[in-house]
Amino acid sequence: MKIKVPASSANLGPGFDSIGLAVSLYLNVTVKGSAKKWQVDHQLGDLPHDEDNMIVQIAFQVAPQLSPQHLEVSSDIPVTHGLGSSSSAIVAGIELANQLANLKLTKAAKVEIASQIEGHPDNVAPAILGGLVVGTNVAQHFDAVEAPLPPYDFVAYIPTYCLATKKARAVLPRQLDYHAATHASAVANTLVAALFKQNYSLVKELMEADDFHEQYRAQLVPELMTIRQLGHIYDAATYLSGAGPTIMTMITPEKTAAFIEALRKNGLSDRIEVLHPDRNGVVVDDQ
Ligand SMILES: Nc1ncnc2c1ncn2[C@@H]1O[C@H](COP(=O)(O)OP(=O)(O)OP(=O)(O)O)[C@@H](O)[C@H]1O
Ligand SMILES: N[C@@H](CCO)C(=O)O
Repeated sequence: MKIKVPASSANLGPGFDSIGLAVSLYLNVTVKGSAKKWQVDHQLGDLPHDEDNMIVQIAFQVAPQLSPQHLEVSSDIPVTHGLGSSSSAIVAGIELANQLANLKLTKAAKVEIASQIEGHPDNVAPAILGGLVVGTNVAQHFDAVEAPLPPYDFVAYIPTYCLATKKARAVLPRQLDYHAATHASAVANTLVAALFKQNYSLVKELMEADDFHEQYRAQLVPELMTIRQLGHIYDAATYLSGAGPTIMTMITPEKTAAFIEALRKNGLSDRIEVLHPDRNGVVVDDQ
C-alpha cells in the first residue's frame, strides 16, 4: 500500500492560518509489511527512523492499537521551508492509521483530526482535500470550504536556509490594534470573495496586501520584496508561502519562463520549482 500526500502553500498573503493550496510536490509512504518494531526507511536527513517518526506518532494518536510496520518514506517537499512538510506528515499518519485499522474516516473527519493536531487548517485541509481551501474553527469544530482553482503557475523560490514555523511565528506581534485588525480582516475577506468570483486581477492585488504577518517576517526572508518587485514586471503576485522561507509567485503560465530568467539574472540562484495546484489531496494506492 502506498499513501501519497501533496505539499501545500498556506496563507496566500492575507489568508493567515485559513487559506491554503495543495501543490505538486509529494510525500510518499509505502507500507512494506509487518515488522518486529517500527522501521521508517528514508533519506530525509535527521528525521527519526523508528516509532518516534512524526508519521508513526500521528498514526498511534489516531489508532493506538496499531502493530509495528516497515515503512518506506520518500518526499520532494523540503522540510521546514513553508511548503507544509509537517502537514504532509500529519496527513500521512492519519491515513496510515485509517488504512491499517480500517477506520473508514470521512474526509471531514480527517480534516477535523489533522486541524486539531496542527492548530489551523490552512495546510492540512488542502493536503487532504486537494485544491484551494479556506477554513477555520468555530464552536470547537473545523470547517473547510473548497474554492475554484486559480488557472496559474505557482513558481516557488525555495531558499537554501530553513525557517522553522515556530521561529517565524515568534516574530509576530502578540496583539494588533483594533482598526488594523479589522482592516487586515477586510482585506482577507475580499481576497476570499475574489477567489470565489475568479476575479484574478483583484486576487493579485489583495494577495500582496497582507497586514497580518508578512511585514514582520520579511526581515527573516530578505528575498521576498525583490521577487515581488520582479513579479510586477510579469503581472504576477507574490506572497510568503506558509511561514516561509519559500516565496510563491502566482503567474500566467506563458510568462513563467521569462520570470524565472529574470530571477536568475538578479542573482537569485536557489532552488526554483514550477508548481501546479494538486486536485486530489491524499491518495491511497492499494497495489
Ligand atoms: N516526512 C516527514 N516525516 C516525519 N516528520 C516530518 C516530515 N516532514 C516534516 N516533518 C516534521 O515537521 C517539521 C517541520 O515543520 P515546520 O512546520 O517547521 O515546517 P513546514 O511544515 O515545512 O513549513 P510550513 O508549516 O511553514 O509550511 C520537521 O522538523 C519534522 O519534525
Ligand atoms: N499559517 C501558518 C502556516 C505554517 O504552519 C503560518 O503562517 O505560520
